[in-house]
This record gives sequence, C-alpha cells and structure tokens, in this order.
Amino acid sequence: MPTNMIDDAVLAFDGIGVTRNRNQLLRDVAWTVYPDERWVMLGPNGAGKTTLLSIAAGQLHPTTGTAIVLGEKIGRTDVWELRTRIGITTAKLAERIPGEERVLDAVVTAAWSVVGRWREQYDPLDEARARGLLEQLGVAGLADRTYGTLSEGERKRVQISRALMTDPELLLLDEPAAGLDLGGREDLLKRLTALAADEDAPALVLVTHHVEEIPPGFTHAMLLREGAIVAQGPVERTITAEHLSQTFGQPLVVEHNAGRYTARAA
Ligand SMILES: Nc1ncnc2c1ncn2[C@@H]1O[C@H](COP(=O)(O)OP(=O)(O)OP(=O)(O)O)[C@@H](O)[C@H]1O
Repeated sequence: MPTNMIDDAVLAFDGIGVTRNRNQLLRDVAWTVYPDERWVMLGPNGAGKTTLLSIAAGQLHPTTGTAIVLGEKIGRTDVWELRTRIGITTAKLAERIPGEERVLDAVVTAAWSVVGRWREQYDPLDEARARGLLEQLGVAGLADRTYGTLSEGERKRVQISRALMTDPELLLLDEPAAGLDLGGREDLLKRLTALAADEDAPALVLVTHHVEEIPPGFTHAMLLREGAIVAQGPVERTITAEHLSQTFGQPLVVEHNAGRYTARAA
C-alpha cells in the first residue's frame, strides 16, 4: 500500500498476531480503516473481536505484526496521549459509572478523566457540548437523572455520548445493543444510523454477534472466526450467506432489506 494511504488511515494493521498462554487469539490480521469508514465486526464467541478492538484502542500490544493507530505505532508511542483521541464503550467500562452519578456529570467527566484533571465546576463549553451530545443521542431529557435510574437502552446512549465527549477521531463500540429489548435496540440503531451519516463523526467500529444489529449506512464489515479473518470489505460484498456460514460454522441464509440484514439457519 502507498505510504500516503497509510498516513491517512485511522487504523493500519499488518500481520497482527496475539498469543496468550500458548493460545493464538489472533493470527495474521491485516486491516485498514479510513476516517470516513463505518465498520461492523462480526464473529462467534471467542473469535477475537474484543482482542482486536483492544489493539485498536491502544490497550494491547500485538505479539507479532505492526499496529498503527491514528498514525502512531503501538509499542513506540505514548499510549496515554493516544487514548485521548479514541472513544470507546464496553460493558466493563460502563460498570465503572456510579449509579448515583448525574447523567450530565457522567458525560462531562469523560473529558476530565482522559486528561487527568479534576474540577469542582463545569466549564460552560464542556457542559454545552455534553448536552448537545445527549441531544444527538436522543436522551437530552435525562441529563439531570441519576445514571442508576436509567433503562439499559438509555444507559447505552449515555455511554456513547460520554465516549464522544472528547471529540475522538475513532469511536469503538463493543456490543452496544447487547441486552436491549427490541424497542431499545431499534432506538439505538436509529441513533447509530444518524451518527454513521454524519460526516463530522469519527471513524466507527462496532462489534456485534448479530447481523440484525448492523446500522444502515455502515460501510464495511470484518468477519472473524478463531482469531482469523474470514472476509472483510464493503458491507454488501462481505455480509453474504457464504461468508456468514463460514464465520459461524453452519449453513445460514442472509437477507438484505431496506438497509437491514437478517440471518437464519438454512
Ligand atoms: N489472557 C488470555 N489468555 C488466554 N486466552 C485468552 C486470554 N484473553 C482472551 N482469551 C481467549 O481468546 C479468545 C478470544 O477472546 P475475545 O474476547 O477477543 O473474543 P470475542 O470474539 O470478543 O468473544 P465474545 O463474542 O465472546 O465477546 C477467547 O477464546 C478467550 O477465551
């Protein structure tokens, strides 16, 4: 690949392998993500999705290969500085938000914690930004509630607002629709569809187990099985019956309707 293309890339991974306790969690992963791309990563339990996302988040060094995140080579760079440029939501991070915290505080303090500052009072610009993000995710009315009183779907949207607070160049969403009921999932998908269409939004990578959770407008897909890539590329060419059957290890039928995918056993 020409060097100038790699320079523009948000993620440029080559020959990535991760080994832990003699288990090969990832093998020979090559993956490039550009700023205007919206990726969905799919694969069965244990396929290596979270491991790959951790490298993208600057949280994990690969055992082999080269991982360049936002132009910085993992292993050579100050990851703390790098992490301020990346927004991430995971179930583990969400558990750290105290139930008694006011929703607006949960969003505003994202900016404080990444830069390691502590303040008694809001900067009015921070507060306005947090309120704007809650509005964008359709939960502005919840700003003064405590986080613990929110439904799971509302919490997910607050978590995404929080991850966007620092104006990241890359947003990583690990199973954002997990545990949501049908209405909650559809609400979240609507917001993610709007985010995908927003040209000011960062590059997006969303991990899921279900093709039903691919928001319309997502441009690319990566399919993983047992730590290796089964297929990757533009979403319509990648989310096919053949690729998904191979990824999930059983014959599957895939349908694509009005921008949404469904899959079932053949
Ligand atoms: N420190 C470790 N030592 C050994 N094996 C590990 C370690 N961490 C993760 N694994 C294994 O690596 C594999 C990939 O895990 P990973 O969490 O990346 O998968 P995943 O695709 O995100 O799975 P899920 O969909 O279940 O969240 C799993 O089999 C897991 O048990």
